[in-house]
Amino acid sequence: MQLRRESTATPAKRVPMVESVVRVSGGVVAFGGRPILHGVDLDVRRGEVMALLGANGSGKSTLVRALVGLVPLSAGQVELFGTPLPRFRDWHRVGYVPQRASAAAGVPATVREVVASGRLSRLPWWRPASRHDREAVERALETVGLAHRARDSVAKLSGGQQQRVLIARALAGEPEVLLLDEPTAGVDLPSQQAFADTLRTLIGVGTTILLVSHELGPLEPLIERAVVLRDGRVVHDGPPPSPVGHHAHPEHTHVHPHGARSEAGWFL
Ligand SMILES: Nc1ncnc2c1ncn2[C@@H]1O[C@H](COP(=O)(O)OP(=O)(O)OP(=O)(O)O)[C@@H](O)[C@H]1O
Repeated sequence: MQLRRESTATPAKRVPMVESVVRVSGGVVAFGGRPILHGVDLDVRRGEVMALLGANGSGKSTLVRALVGLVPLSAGQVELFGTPLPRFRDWHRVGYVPQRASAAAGVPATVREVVASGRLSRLPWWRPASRHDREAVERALETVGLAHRARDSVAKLSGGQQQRVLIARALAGEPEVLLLDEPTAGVDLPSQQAFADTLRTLIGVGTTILLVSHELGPLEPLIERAVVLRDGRVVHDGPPPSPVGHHAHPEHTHVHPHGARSEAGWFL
């Protein structure tokens, strides 16, 4: 009988694979020949909670829009879940909430109807909504604290609540990554707090978050990584820089005519 010999060699050390969820390499965007992003490199990995910060006009929204294919790159490339953007089809894995959008937009829809529309990316036309689809919609409504308003017309809701409807719409698709463009801009402090609770829930279930913001306010404790853009270039990538003086105040307005200055003073 032949005995099987156990290997005494030390097994190779396991290096955890950190999956890239959103990656842009050498990303250049120009509008009408005017460069807005100058060779941006960014890699957001699974489970990361990242804030994209910077002054007005530094290119934050442009970058996020480029990441979801709404703005074409004139050089460089974007990959989502390791697939180059032109070949990416799994849009149900990506939730995007644009900046300053209204959930009402003149459409006489209820809160639940708007949120349910976020499920469409998961529903091929031949399949009717299943129980799981309906549960995902209800869960999304609960996550943003609007289950009790589900039957109301979205037009009746405040700006902050409409923003939450749009977040719920993105959540209804059960995305693995959520890109949020200034979700708390112009939103009062209690709503910012409510949004922070929503974010905490999403982080708890492992959702990767990329959040555009100019001031973190109540979101700050949740952010592990901050990338700061200035004039279309990454000038900081690491722990969130500390806010300075009154700029840290959540009610402080965003417009700074004196422009960006030192790295520490990215709010300026
Ligand atoms: N579609 C467009 N056509 C032409 N210029 C544009 C377009 N979109 C953005 N820009 C310009 O690109 C620059 C960057 O704008 P962007 O909205 O990305 O900045 P931002 O950092 O998100 O600013 P804010 O904090 O004010 O939203 C600005 O100068 C803006 O005017």
